[in-house]
Amino acid sequence: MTDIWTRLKSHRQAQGATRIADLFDADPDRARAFCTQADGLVFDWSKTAIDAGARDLLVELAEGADVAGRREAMFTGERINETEGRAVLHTALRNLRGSVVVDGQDVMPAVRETHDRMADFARDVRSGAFTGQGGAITDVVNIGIGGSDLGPYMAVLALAPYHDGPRCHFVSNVDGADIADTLKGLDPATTLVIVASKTFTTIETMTNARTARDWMGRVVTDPAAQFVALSSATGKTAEFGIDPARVFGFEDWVGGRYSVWGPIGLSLMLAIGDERFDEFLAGAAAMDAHFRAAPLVENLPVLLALVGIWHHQICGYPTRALLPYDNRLLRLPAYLQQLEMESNGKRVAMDGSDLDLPSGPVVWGEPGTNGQHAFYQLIHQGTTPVPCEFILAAKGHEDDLAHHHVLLAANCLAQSEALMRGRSLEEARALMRAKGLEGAELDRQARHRVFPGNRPSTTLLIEKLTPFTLGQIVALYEHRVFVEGVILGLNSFDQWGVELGKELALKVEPLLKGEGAPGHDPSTEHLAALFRRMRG
Ligand SMILES: O=P(O)(O)OC[C@H]1O[C@](O)(CO)[C@@H](O)[C@@H]1O
Repeated sequence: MTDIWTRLKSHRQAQGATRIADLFDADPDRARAFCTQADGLVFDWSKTAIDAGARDLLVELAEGADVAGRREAMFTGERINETEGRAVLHTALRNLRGSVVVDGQDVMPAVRETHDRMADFARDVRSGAFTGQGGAITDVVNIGIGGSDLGPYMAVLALAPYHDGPRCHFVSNVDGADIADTLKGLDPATTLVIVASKTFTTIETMTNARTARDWMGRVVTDPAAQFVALSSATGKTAEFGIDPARVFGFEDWVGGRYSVWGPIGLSLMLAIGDERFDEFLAGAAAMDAHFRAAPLVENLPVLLALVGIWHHQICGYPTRALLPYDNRLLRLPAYLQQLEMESNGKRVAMDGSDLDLPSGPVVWGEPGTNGQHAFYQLIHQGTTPVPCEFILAAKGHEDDLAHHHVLLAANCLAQSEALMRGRSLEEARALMRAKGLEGAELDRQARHRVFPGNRPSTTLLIEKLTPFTLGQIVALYEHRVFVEGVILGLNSFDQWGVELGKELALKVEPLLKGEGAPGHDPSTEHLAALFRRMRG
C-alpha cells in the first residue's frame, strides 16, 4: 500500500469522534463548498465525513494514479483493456461528429453508418413503413441479458413520458417463465423480436431467441423477417437466419455493460424515436466533455469515485445503496450494480499481482419512497453504516400531480437529514416522557428509538429526468466506475469472473438429465439426484 493510502487511513483515524454534523459547525461554507455543480447537475457530497484535508488527499490519490492520463488513453482509443487486448470506446458511440483512430483507422465512419441505419429502421418501424406479417409493429421484444438487457430496459422505463412508438418488452432470464409471461397476449404477426447479444452465443439469449422464433413461426410464414440482431458476431446472426439488412453491429471495443449508446439501444430508439435517442447521446457526450476537461477537484465523475473510495476502501463500509427518488429509475440500481460490480469486482491488479485493497463495493438499491418502507430500518439503525446515494429531480413529468412530487422530494431530503442527524438518547427519552412513560420502562423504550446518525449520504439533484439528463447520469456513473478502477489499479473492462459458472452449467445440464459423467463434487451430485427424483 502506497504512502497516500496510509495517509488517508491516518486522516480517517485522526477524525476520531468528529461527526459529519460537526463539519458544518467547523466550516460555515461547507454546504456550498462540498456541493459541486456542472452542466445543470448538482452533486452534494457535504453530508459525508470528507473534510478539506481528506478531499485534498483524495485528489492527490487520483493525481498519483494518473487518472488524467488513463482518461486520455481511453478517449483516444489506446488498448486500455489489457487482459482482452482491446480499446475501450463506448464514448465514441455518442460523439458522432468526432474521429477516433484505432490501429491506424478512423472508427467513426462505421459508427455513423450503423447509427444512421438504426435511425432509418426505427423511423420505418414507427411510421409503419416496416410492418410485421399482420400489419404495423405494435410490440417489440428485446431478448438479451446483462449489458444487452439492463441498459435498454433501464432507459426505456426511465423515459416512459417520451414513448410514442411501439410497446417495448424485455426478456432476459433463461427461466421459461420470463418469455412465457412476456409473449402471452402479444400478437406474433405484429411483434418485432430484437436479439441483442454482442457475442451471439450467450446461452440464455440464444435459448430465448429460438423459443421466440418457434412462437412466431406458429403464426407467420417467415418469422426471421420479424427478427433483428444487435451483435458483433455477424457470421452467427446469418446462421440464425437474420437478414444482414436488419443486423446492427458494433466493435469489440464496446463492452456489454457500456453498450446502450449504440445498436443495443435500438429498443429505446424505437420507443422514443431517433431524435430523442440522439438527445440521450448528447447528454452522455456533454458528460464526456466535462469529464475530459474539468479539473479533478471539480470533476463530477472523479468526485463520485473519490467519495466511493473514501467510503469503501478507507472507511470500510462494505456496500453502497443507490436510491433514486424517481419511480421510473426502477432498474437504475440493477444497471449500476452490473456496471460497478462486473467492472470493479476483481482481486487481481492490472499487472497480475494481488490487489492489496478491497475491490469495488456491493451496490444495491431501490427507488424511494418504496425502499423507506422496506430496508431503511437497517440503514438508520443497523450496526453497519450504508453510504446512501440519493438521486432526485426538481420537477416531475406529472404537472397535475405536483403535490406528489414535492412530497417525494421532501422524503428524499428528510432521509439524508435523518441519516446525518440521527436522534440522541436524550431526545428519545423526551419523546417517551411526552407519551407518559417513566422509570425503567422509559429507559428501555427510549433506547429502541435512538438513531445513531452520522451516516453518510450524497445527493445528485437534476432539474428533470429527460433523455439528455439520463444520458448525463449514466455517463457520469460509467466514468465514476472507470476512475475507481484506475485508482485501484485494476482493469474495469473485462469480466472473467462470469466464465466458470457458465462453463460448469454446460456440464451440469446433462447431469440433471441423468446423462452426465460423474466428476462433480458430492454436494452437486446429491442435489442433482434429488432434483431428478423430484421431477419424477
Ligand atoms: O451480449 P452478450 O454477448 O450476450 O453478453 C451478455 C452479458 O454477458 C456478460 O458477458 C456476462 O456474462 C456481460 O458482460 C454481458 O453484458
